[in-house]
Amino acid sequence: MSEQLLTVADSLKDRARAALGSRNLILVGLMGAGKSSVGRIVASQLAIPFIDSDLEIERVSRMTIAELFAAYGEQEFRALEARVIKRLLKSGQRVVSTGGGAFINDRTRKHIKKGGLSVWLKADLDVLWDRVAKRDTRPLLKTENPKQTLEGLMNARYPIYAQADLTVLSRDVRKEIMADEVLKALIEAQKESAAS
Ligand SMILES: Nc1ncnc2c1ncn2[C@@H]1O[C@H](COP(=O)(O)OP(=O)(O)OP(=O)(O)O)[C@@H](O)[C@H]1O
Ligand SMILES: O=C(O)C1=C[C@@H](O)[C@@H](O)[C@H](O)C1
Ligand SMILES: [Mg+2]
Repeated sequence: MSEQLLTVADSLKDRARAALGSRNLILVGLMGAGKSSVGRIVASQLAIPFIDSDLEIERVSRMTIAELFAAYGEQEFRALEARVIKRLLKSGQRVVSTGGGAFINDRTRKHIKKGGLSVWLKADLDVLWDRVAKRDTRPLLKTENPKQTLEGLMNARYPIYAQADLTVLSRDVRKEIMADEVLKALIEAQKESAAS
């Protein structure tokens, strides 16, 4: 990388870091939007610890998400998810990638709104489907027509994800590019709030 390009990359990280300040950054959006994979890169760029709420739930319960759904049902899973996310948002600055349904739950959404800056990774159906079709670990998609189920979830959930502080379009580009777009969105949002 040329020296000039290195400087541009550094300044993007530094400016995004400054725009975020001491707040948590919380990624929300549907399954396959890239919250976990892009969130991890964003955290490393910002030099802030990363945590994935699905993995944290699996760690504390010593069960997989699929096992939790099967043993206790979705409602219990949501209650546990709300508790875990509330705690994560109070344990020092973090980049938190949430599970796809977290922001849809009223209680969890309140914790997220209060606990930091939320970013919706918004993707269209074909992008999501291409990604989730590769693994069958998602209990909500164990239906006869999972693509149709995913579309139903999009229709029901998109108006709620739209309440996130920022929206970034999750496109079919490399994860590193998506991470840069999240950093750019942080900088833009700060510019807009400074101008208003
Ligand atoms: N920009 C991208 N380009 C290519 N593949 C991607 C991109 N973002 C994510 N993926 C791939 O898509 C799959 C789903 O991504 P990821 O697990 O990050 O989604 P998620 O939003 O965390 O989903 P969930 O809500 O189920 O946890 C993974 O296999 C990941 O490697
Ligand atoms: O969209 C959802 O409701 C979910 C998404 C995953 O991240 C997991 O949290 C779980 O499979 C539920
Ligand atoms: Mg994830």
